Amino acid sequence: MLKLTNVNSFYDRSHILHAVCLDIPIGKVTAVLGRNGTGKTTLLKTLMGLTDRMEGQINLEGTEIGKEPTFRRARAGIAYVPQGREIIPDFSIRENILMGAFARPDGKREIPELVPELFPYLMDNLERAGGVLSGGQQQQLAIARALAAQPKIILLDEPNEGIQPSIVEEIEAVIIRLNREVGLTVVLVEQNVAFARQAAHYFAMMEKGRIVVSGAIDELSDDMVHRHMAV
Ligand SMILES: Nc1ncnc2c1ncn2[C@@H]1O[C@H](COP(=O)(O)OP(=O)(O)OP(=O)(O)O)[C@@H](O)[C@H]1O
Repeated sequence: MLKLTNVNSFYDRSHILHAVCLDIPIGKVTAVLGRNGTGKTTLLKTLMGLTDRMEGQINLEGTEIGKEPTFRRARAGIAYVPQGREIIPDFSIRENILMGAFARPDGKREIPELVPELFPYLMDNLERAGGVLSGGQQQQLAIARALAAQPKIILLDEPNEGIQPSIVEEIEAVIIRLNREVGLTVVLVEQNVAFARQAAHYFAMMEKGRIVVSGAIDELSDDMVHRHMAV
Protein backbone atom coordinates (compact mmCIF):
# COMPACT_ATOMS: atom_id res chain seq x y z
CA MET A 1 0.00 0.00 0.00
CA LEU A 2 1.01 3.58 -0.64
CA LYS A 3 -0.79 5.27 2.20
CA LEU A 4 -1.39 8.97 2.81
CA THR A 5 -2.47 9.95 6.29
CA ASN A 6 -3.62 13.48 7.12
CA VAL A 7 -1.52 15.03 4.38
CA ASN A 8 -1.48 18.81 4.11
CA SER A 9 0.56 20.39 1.36
CA PHE A 10 1.62 23.96 0.66
CA TYR A 11 3.11 26.23 -2.00
CA ASP A 12 4.73 28.99 0.05
CA ARG A 13 1.85 30.11 2.28
CA SER A 14 -0.91 28.70 0.05
CA HIS A 15 -2.46 25.69 1.76
CA ILE A 16 -3.58 23.42 -1.13
CA LEU A 17 -4.11 19.86 0.18
CA HIS A 18 -6.20 19.54 3.34
CA ALA A 19 -6.04 16.44 5.56
CA VAL A 20 -5.83 14.02 2.65
CA CYS A 21 -6.14 10.36 3.63
CA LEU A 22 -5.88 7.83 0.80
CA ASP A 23 -4.89 4.19 0.42
CA ILE A 24 -3.34 3.43 -2.98
CA PRO A 25 -3.17 -0.35 -3.39
CA ILE A 26 0.01 -1.79 -4.90
CA GLY A 27 -0.49 -3.49 -8.27
CA LYS A 28 -3.70 -1.59 -9.06
CA VAL A 29 -4.72 1.53 -10.98
CA THR A 30 -6.12 4.39 -8.91
CA ALA A 31 -7.74 7.29 -10.79
CA VAL A 32 -7.65 10.75 -9.23
CA LEU A 33 -10.61 12.76 -10.48
CA GLY A 34 -12.02 16.25 -10.01
CA ARG A 35 -12.44 19.64 -11.64
CA ASN A 36 -9.54 21.85 -12.68
CA GLY A 37 -7.70 23.44 -9.80
CA THR A 38 -8.88 21.01 -7.12
CA GLY A 39 -5.38 19.76 -6.27
CA LYS A 40 -4.90 16.61 -8.36
CA THR A 41 -1.50 17.70 -9.67
CA THR A 42 -0.57 18.87 -6.19
CA LEU A 43 -1.39 15.40 -4.86
CA LEU A 44 1.07 13.82 -7.32
CA LYS A 45 3.69 16.48 -6.59
CA THR A 46 3.26 15.90 -2.88
CA LEU A 47 3.86 12.16 -3.37
CA MET A 48 7.12 13.09 -5.15
CA GLY A 49 8.13 15.71 -2.56
CA LEU A 50 7.82 18.55 -5.05
CA THR A 51 5.65 21.04 -3.16
CA ASP A 52 7.22 23.60 -0.82
CA ARG A 53 6.07 21.94 2.39
CA MET A 54 4.06 18.97 3.57
CA GLU A 55 2.62 17.79 6.86
CA GLY A 56 1.35 14.29 7.55
CA GLN A 57 2.51 10.81 6.61
CA ILE A 58 3.23 9.06 3.33
CA ASN A 59 3.95 5.40 3.88
CA LEU A 60 5.17 3.10 1.12
CA GLU A 61 4.83 -0.58 2.01
CA GLY A 62 5.73 0.04 5.66
CA THR A 63 8.41 2.72 5.14
CA GLU A 64 7.70 6.35 5.92
CA ILE A 65 8.82 8.45 2.92
CA GLY A 66 7.01 11.75 3.60
CA LYS A 67 10.18 13.48 4.77
CA GLU A 68 12.47 11.99 2.14
CA PRO A 69 13.84 14.16 -0.68
CA THR A 70 12.52 13.58 -4.19
CA PHE A 71 15.46 11.48 -5.41
CA ARG A 72 15.04 9.00 -2.53
CA ARG A 73 11.35 8.60 -3.36
CA ALA A 74 12.38 7.98 -6.97
CA ARG A 75 14.92 5.37 -5.80
CA ALA A 76 12.18 3.84 -3.64
CA GLY A 77 10.32 3.13 -6.88
CA ILE A 78 8.02 6.09 -7.58
CA ALA A 79 8.22 7.66 -11.04
CA TYR A 80 6.40 10.79 -12.16
CA VAL A 81 5.14 11.71 -15.63
CA PRO A 82 4.21 15.40 -15.24
CA GLN A 83 1.42 17.25 -16.95
CA GLY A 84 2.95 18.92 -20.00
CA ARG A 85 5.56 16.13 -20.09
CA GLU A 86 8.65 18.35 -19.53
CA ILE A 87 10.73 16.86 -22.32
CA ILE A 88 14.06 18.63 -22.89
CA PRO A 89 13.69 19.77 -26.51
CA ASP A 90 17.41 19.93 -27.38
CA PHE A 91 18.17 16.51 -25.93
CA SER A 92 17.79 13.46 -28.15
CA ILE A 93 15.14 10.84 -27.46
CA ARG A 94 17.91 8.65 -26.02
CA GLU A 95 19.15 11.39 -23.69
CA ASN A 96 15.64 12.23 -22.55
CA ILE A 97 14.95 8.58 -21.73
CA LEU A 98 18.26 8.11 -19.91
CA MET A 99 17.55 11.10 -17.68
CA GLY A 100 15.06 8.85 -15.92
CA ALA A 101 17.74 6.24 -15.23
CA PHE A 102 19.31 8.31 -12.43
CA ALA A 103 16.88 6.67 -10.03
CA ARG A 104 17.54 3.08 -11.11
CA PRO A 105 18.38 1.01 -8.06
CA ASP A 106 21.42 -0.62 -9.76
CA GLY A 107 22.70 2.69 -11.20
CA LYS A 108 22.76 1.37 -14.79
CA ARG A 109 21.95 3.81 -17.61
CA GLU A 110 20.03 1.77 -20.16
CA ILE A 111 17.07 2.15 -22.47
CA PRO A 112 14.37 0.12 -20.65
CA GLU A 113 13.62 -3.18 -22.32
CA LEU A 114 9.93 -2.29 -22.64
CA VAL A 115 10.65 0.65 -24.97
CA PRO A 116 11.07 -1.31 -28.24
CA GLU A 117 7.86 -3.19 -27.53
CA LEU A 118 5.71 -0.30 -26.31
CA PHE A 119 7.17 2.57 -28.33
CA PRO A 120 8.82 1.28 -31.53
CA TYR A 121 8.90 4.79 -33.03
CA LEU A 122 11.09 6.03 -30.17
CA MET A 123 13.41 3.05 -30.49
CA ASP A 124 13.82 3.65 -34.23
CA ASN A 125 14.55 7.36 -33.74
CA LEU A 126 16.77 7.49 -30.65
CA GLU A 127 18.99 10.27 -32.01
CA ARG A 128 16.13 12.65 -32.98
CA ALA A 129 15.64 15.72 -30.82
CA GLY A 130 12.82 15.48 -28.27
CA GLY A 131 11.54 18.90 -29.30
CA VAL A 132 10.53 17.86 -32.83
CA LEU A 133 8.15 15.15 -31.63
CA SER A 134 4.37 15.45 -31.66
CA GLY A 135 2.48 15.78 -28.38
CA GLY A 136 1.62 12.08 -28.41
CA GLN A 137 5.21 11.04 -29.12
CA GLN A 138 6.43 13.33 -26.33
CA GLN A 139 3.96 11.65 -23.98
CA GLN A 140 5.38 8.28 -25.00
CA LEU A 141 8.86 9.68 -24.36
CA ALA A 142 7.87 10.93 -20.91
CA ILE A 143 6.52 7.46 -20.05
CA ALA A 144 9.71 5.84 -21.42
CA ARG A 145 11.80 8.22 -19.27
CA ALA A 146 9.79 7.20 -16.21
CA LEU A 147 10.29 3.50 -17.03
CA ALA A 148 14.08 4.03 -17.20
CA ALA A 149 14.03 4.25 -13.40
CA GLN A 150 12.56 0.73 -13.19
CA PRO A 151 9.74 2.01 -10.99
CA LYS A 152 7.13 0.07 -9.05
CA ILE A 153 4.68 2.96 -9.07
CA ILE A 154 4.04 5.41 -11.89
CA LEU A 155 2.23 8.72 -11.39
CA LEU A 156 0.59 9.95 -14.61
CA ASP A 157 -0.82 13.49 -14.78
CA GLU A 158 -3.46 13.82 -17.52
CA PRO A 159 -1.51 11.72 -20.00
CA ASN A 160 -3.98 12.36 -22.82
CA GLU A 161 -4.21 16.12 -22.48
CA GLY A 162 -3.46 17.93 -25.73
CA ILE A 163 -2.87 14.75 -27.74
CA GLN A 164 -4.36 14.06 -31.15
CA PRO A 165 -7.24 11.54 -30.89
CA SER A 166 -5.49 8.92 -33.04
CA ILE A 167 -2.72 8.57 -30.44
CA VAL A 168 -4.95 8.80 -27.36
CA GLU A 169 -6.07 5.19 -27.79
CA GLU A 170 -2.46 4.03 -28.09
CA ILE A 171 -1.45 5.81 -24.89
CA GLU A 172 -4.52 4.41 -23.11
CA ALA A 173 -3.61 0.89 -24.21
CA VAL A 174 -0.04 1.37 -22.93
CA ILE A 175 -1.27 2.57 -19.53
CA ILE A 176 -3.49 -0.50 -19.18
CA ARG A 177 -0.64 -2.82 -20.25
CA LEU A 178 1.77 -1.22 -17.77
CA ASN A 179 -0.58 -2.34 -15.03
CA ARG A 180 -2.10 -5.57 -16.30
CA GLU A 181 1.01 -7.05 -17.97
CA VAL A 182 4.00 -5.30 -16.39
CA GLY A 183 2.43 -5.15 -12.93
CA LEU A 184 3.06 -1.46 -12.22
CA THR A 185 0.97 0.40 -9.70
CA VAL A 186 -0.57 3.38 -11.53
CA VAL A 187 -1.88 6.63 -10.09
CA LEU A 188 -3.73 8.33 -12.92
CA VAL A 189 -4.96 11.92 -12.88
CA GLU A 190 -7.67 11.88 -15.52
CA GLN A 191 -10.48 14.09 -16.84
CA ASN A 192 -11.89 11.41 -19.11
CA VAL A 193 -14.26 9.44 -16.89
CA ALA A 194 -14.87 6.75 -19.50
CA PHE A 195 -11.16 5.95 -19.63
CA ALA A 196 -10.86 6.13 -15.83
CA ARG A 197 -13.68 3.56 -15.58
CA GLN A 198 -11.94 1.33 -18.12
CA ALA A 199 -8.43 1.52 -16.68
CA ALA A 200 -8.84 1.99 -12.94
CA HIS A 201 -9.67 -0.36 -10.09
CA TYR A 202 -10.12 2.46 -7.55
CA PHE A 203 -10.89 6.17 -7.65
CA ALA A 204 -10.47 9.24 -5.47
CA MET A 205 -12.57 12.33 -6.18
CA MET A 206 -11.10 15.68 -5.18
CA GLU A 207 -12.79 18.97 -4.41
CA LYS A 208 -11.00 22.08 -3.06
CA GLY A 209 -7.90 20.19 -1.97
CA ARG A 210 -9.81 17.43 -0.21
CA ILE A 211 -10.78 13.90 -1.14
CA VAL A 212 -14.56 13.99 -0.97
CA VAL A 213 -15.28 10.39 -1.98
CA SER A 214 -13.16 7.36 -2.86
CA GLY A 215 -13.65 3.66 -3.41
CA ALA A 216 -13.76 0.87 -5.96
CA ILE A 217 -14.26 2.20 -9.49
CA ASP A 218 -17.62 0.45 -9.90
CA GLU A 219 -18.87 2.57 -6.99
CA LEU A 220 -18.22 5.74 -9.01
CA SER A 221 -21.78 6.80 -9.87
CA ASP A 222 -22.90 9.18 -12.60
CA ASP A 223 -24.31 11.33 -9.84
CA MET A 224 -20.85 11.66 -8.22
CA VAL A 225 -19.33 12.52 -11.58
CA HIS A 226 -22.00 15.14 -12.18
CA ARG A 227 -21.74 16.61 -8.69
CA HIS A 228 -17.94 16.86 -8.53
CA MET A 229 -16.80 17.15 -12.14
CA ALA A 230 -19.44 19.07 -14.11
CA VAL A 231 -18.36 22.64 -14.87
N1 LIG B 1 3.31 26.62 -7.74
C1 LIG B 1 2.15 27.03 -7.20
N2 LIG B 1 2.11 28.07 -6.32
C2 LIG B 1 0.95 28.46 -5.75
N3 LIG B 1 -0.26 27.89 -6.01
C3 LIG B 1 -0.28 26.87 -6.87
C4 LIG B 1 0.90 26.38 -7.52
N4 LIG B 1 0.56 25.34 -8.32
C5 LIG B 1 -0.79 25.20 -8.19
N5 LIG B 1 -1.30 26.10 -7.32
C6 LIG B 1 -2.70 26.22 -6.90
O1 LIG B 1 -3.06 25.03 -6.27
C7 LIG B 1 -4.42 24.69 -6.55
C8 LIG B 1 -4.49 23.27 -7.07
O2 LIG B 1 -3.80 23.20 -8.32
P1 LIG B 1 -3.50 21.81 -9.05
O3 LIG B 1 -2.68 22.11 -10.26
O4 LIG B 1 -2.97 20.85 -8.06
O5 LIG B 1 -4.96 21.37 -9.47
P2 LIG B 1 -5.44 20.28 -10.53
O6 LIG B 1 -6.64 19.65 -9.93
O7 LIG B 1 -4.31 19.42 -10.92
O8 LIG B 1 -5.89 21.19 -11.74
P3 LIG B 1 -5.65 21.03 -13.33
O9 LIG B 1 -6.61 19.99 -13.77
O10 LIG B 1 -5.98 22.40 -13.83
O11 LIG B 1 -4.21 20.66 -13.52
C9 LIG B 1 -4.92 25.73 -7.54
O12 LIG B 1 -5.66 26.69 -6.83
C10 LIG B 1 -3.64 26.35 -8.07
O13 LIG B 1 -3.84 27.70 -8.43
